[in-house]
Amino acid sequence: MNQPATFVLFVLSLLTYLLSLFVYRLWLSPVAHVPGPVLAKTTYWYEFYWDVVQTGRYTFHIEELHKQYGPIIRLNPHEVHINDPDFYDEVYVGAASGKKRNKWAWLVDSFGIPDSTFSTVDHDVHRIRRAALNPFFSKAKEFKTTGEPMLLGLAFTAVSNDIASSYAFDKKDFRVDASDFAPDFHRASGKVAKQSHLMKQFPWILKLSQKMPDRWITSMDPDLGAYIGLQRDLQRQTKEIETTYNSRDYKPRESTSIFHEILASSYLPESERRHSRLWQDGQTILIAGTITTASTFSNLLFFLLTQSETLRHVRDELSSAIPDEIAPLNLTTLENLPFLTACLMEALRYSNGVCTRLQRIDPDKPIIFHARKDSNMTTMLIHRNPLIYKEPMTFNPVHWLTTDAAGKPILHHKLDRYFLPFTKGTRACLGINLAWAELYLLTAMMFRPGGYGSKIDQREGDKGYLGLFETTYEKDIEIVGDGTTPIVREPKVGVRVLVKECE
Ligand code: HEM
Repeated sequence: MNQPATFVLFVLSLLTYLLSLFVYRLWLSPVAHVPGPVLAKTTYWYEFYWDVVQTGRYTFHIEELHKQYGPIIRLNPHEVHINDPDFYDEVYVGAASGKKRNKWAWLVDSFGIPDSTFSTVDHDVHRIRRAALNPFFSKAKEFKTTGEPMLLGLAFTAVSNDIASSYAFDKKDFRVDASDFAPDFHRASGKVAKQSHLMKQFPWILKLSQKMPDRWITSMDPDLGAYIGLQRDLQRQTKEIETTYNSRDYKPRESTSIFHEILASSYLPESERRHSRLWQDGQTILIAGTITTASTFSNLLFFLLTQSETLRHVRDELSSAIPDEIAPLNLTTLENLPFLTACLMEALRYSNGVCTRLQRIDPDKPIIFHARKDSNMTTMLIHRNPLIYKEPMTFNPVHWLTTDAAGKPILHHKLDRYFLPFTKGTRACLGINLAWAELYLLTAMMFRPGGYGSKIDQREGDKGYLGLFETTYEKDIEIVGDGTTPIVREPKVGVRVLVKECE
């Protein structure tokens, strides 16, 4: 056959394929009956436009699509999204239900850690990997008044990162000790957020970059370079642990980190203890455990410093429960403070640490996605639902409170089933207890007697007071995009405060 004829045949075959795909996706696919825009039903470019070109705006657009098409809609050729808060428990089932839930490789492959517990697609493999990590997460700086703004957004990232990395890697060079809070992790994770949707659409970019030298990637794309740099650093740290563990001088229990324990564990099969998998779990723990907690705390601090009545209430409660300025903080005491707990719940609801749609697939069905069976939901849309939360865009701890017969605030628990920052089921957050503990302890350390107040709330014995510095709701708090974690307009340094002497 001559060349022009071959070309015509190729074009005709391609057109026939595309037309068949269009017809299949629009009319014949198992989810064909689920309403949605034709472009979303037939191509992934619709999602690409809203997620990548519009930098994570699909989540917000999905809200609009639900208004137009109803509670169950098609997001792309395969994915169904449900906007029915009462259906949440059906999708995000726990182990006791006996039902299985796989994740979708389309999303989880976008982080370049396919063998981590977080990115594990298969339900059964996930159970094995998760069981090895579970035991480590079961319940079980002084600020100087220098006149310089304190980069609290970076400080929170530093604290949560230090906690996660000492837990995971027994790391002892702490970011909080650095004068600038060693901001590279904060920046790299901000970049991960911005790029996650692009990597979802084109996972080969990440796979190819992982094989390239650092300076090549950084010169082509500094953001991607920062992410790959982070991955290489984690690979190095994991390798160090493995080398120490395998050395002749290693004394068990000398270093205790999740990975030392995992290497010693007879529970995980040898294949699951390989280096190429372990560092990927290290990344999950570090990223999942850092930016989520830090952004929750930034939100909390912003609202406490802009709502003087709320801060006064928190400080009153803390000073009644722990009047002694130097008494060690007791987590159980803090957990029993209703107003403080309501503030933390509100910060978790408002900050939406993971704000993207989280797919769950029932592997026992032949169809990948099938409306009302294997689907996904977006917690942020539930957390902002005005039918559940009165004035959802207002930070208001009263969402969670009522009063007892004596007029004291108590938690009412009526909205607990719609409180989903850590999602639910077998794939729910592994670090829930750690995150809660960090939030309670950090808040109490900051605002307890002998701590810090605000300009309006200065008390005897305070070390000083905090005032926001060049920090605004629009710039530092408002979620303007979904990059799996929230995207804010100015993520570079986050919330800043001035620490001042009491007046
Ligand atoms: C406010 C803080 C936090 C929030 C809002 C949060 C939220 C979440 C959510 C929603 C998921 C599920 C993601 C999915 O379905 O794909 C998740 C998973 C996970 N989180 Fe958290 N998280 C927080 C803190 C932490 C901390 C402190 C750690 C540990 C240091 C941690 C470790 C993990 C891990 C390892 C997973 C994957 C679990 C699995 O796939 O089995 N998280 N987190």
